[in-house]
Amino acid sequence: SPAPAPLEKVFQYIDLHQDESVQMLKEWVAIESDSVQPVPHFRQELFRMMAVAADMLQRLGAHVASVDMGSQQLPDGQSLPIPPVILAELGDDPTKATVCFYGHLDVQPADRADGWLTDPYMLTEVDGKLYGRGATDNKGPVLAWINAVSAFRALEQDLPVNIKFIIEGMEEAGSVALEELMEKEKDRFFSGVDYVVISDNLWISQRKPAVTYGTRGNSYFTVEVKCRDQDFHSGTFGGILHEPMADLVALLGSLVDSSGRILVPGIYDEVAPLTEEEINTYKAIDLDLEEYQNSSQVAKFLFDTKEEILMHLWRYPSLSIHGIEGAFDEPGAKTVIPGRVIGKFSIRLVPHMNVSEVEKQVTRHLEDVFSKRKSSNKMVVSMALGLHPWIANINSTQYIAAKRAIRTVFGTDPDMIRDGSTIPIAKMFQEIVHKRVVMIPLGAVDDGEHSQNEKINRWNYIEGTKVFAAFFFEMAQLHESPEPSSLM
Ligand SMILES: Cn1cncc1C[C@H](NC(=O)CCN)C(=O)O
Ligand SMILES: [Zn+2]
Ligand SMILES: [Zn+2]
Repeated sequence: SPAPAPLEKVFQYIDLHQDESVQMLKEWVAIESDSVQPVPHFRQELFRMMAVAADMLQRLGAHVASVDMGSQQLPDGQSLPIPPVILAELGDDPTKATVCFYGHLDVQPADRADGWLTDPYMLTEVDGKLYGRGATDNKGPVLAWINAVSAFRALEQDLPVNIKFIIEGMEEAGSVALEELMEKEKDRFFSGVDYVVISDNLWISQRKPAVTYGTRGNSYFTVEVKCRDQDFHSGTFGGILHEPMADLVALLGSLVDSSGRILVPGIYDEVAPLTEEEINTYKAIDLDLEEYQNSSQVAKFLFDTKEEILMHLWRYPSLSIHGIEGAFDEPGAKTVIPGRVIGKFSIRLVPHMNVSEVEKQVTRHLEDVFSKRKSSNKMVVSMALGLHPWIANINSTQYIAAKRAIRTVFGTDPDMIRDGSTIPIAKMFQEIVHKRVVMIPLGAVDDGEHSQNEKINRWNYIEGTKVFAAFFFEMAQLHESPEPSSLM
């Protein structure tokens, strides 16, 4: 069915003003709001980013609070200020549903020398693709939401729902200090919220939209092996030491086998059993495995079927080894024995794995492997991040609204997908604030988030803005007369 007349007007407005939306994205991308590299320059840029966004929301007529988040202690003893979190609200009509949008305005590091074809902080359009760091993760989607709201305001049309915003600047660093804020605000800012929308992941296709109902968690470990604080010469000490690197490589080598199976005892015990019905949901997903493999430039994945690939990304845990601090990693043949090394790895968690149980299992396993080596070095295992997995009930109201909005804009039903990466706030909304979350991604599978040449398609950005506008309408309608099945 076609969109109702007021919505048609909003769509027209969004189309007519799309160049302004692209220009705004350009201004936001130009701010180097990198939260990952803990240096003063990027922190200043982050503060500027949050101020620019707060200002824009204020001009939209929202009540805006910038909440001080204190400072971040770094492992080297330094401390850096954390950018404020924006809490904003627009409209407080008690007869309307209240929808809260979460987004983040910090970005991953980006350096032209890493293989960017354009300046990462200068939004550049090539063939309808808008290249720039943060274009899809997450500045584009945040602006799409704001632009959807401002289209209503510009047309002097009543907003169908009350809107709240929570916008942070530390997501890429693991949402530092966010959990405390959620605890503090759960009966204050969040008390009137009915639904939460997050748009911080991607479709699984280049052209077919998606709605996301689950994300994996992550438990991130460091394992330090130390002999002493200084390095050794392998000519004068080689042969008489328990070398830290040899211990560490053995420890890291004990974690996962060549088929991807995690070797930590008990790790699979709590993984939700697979049901027949669930397998059918993977069959329904549009994924061209060959194309996916080619576009990823991977010779062969660990699994051969679409269903297995999706299950291993979405509903099974995985273990990845990320790096070794203190290792010699330069070109050349330096004959060093590192005196102290720190291995880093993480386990993506799925329902119903438990973060603290995983912490115990991993620690026990590493202690066991280490003790068998009878090394005189010191080993310290610690879990740096413990982020919970999240899964939603796809029959609840906000999913019905999202599907209808997508059908209105794209004329097709979305893929119902999960995501292998982690959006830490989703579980916080569910467990701490007791709110129902829906993830409505806007970007295409090839947007390259976190990678060189990140982009969002102009089409995704503009049609995505319309999806949000349509979502306001659908949410308002369902709030008045909910579907029986959606009253969870
Ligand atoms: C920082 N961090 C450490 N462990 C997990 C994370 C979050 C990060 N989140 C994303 O990438 C969102 C993608 N839309 C990730 O999953 O790696
Ligand atoms: Zn993101
Ligand atoms: Zn990201």
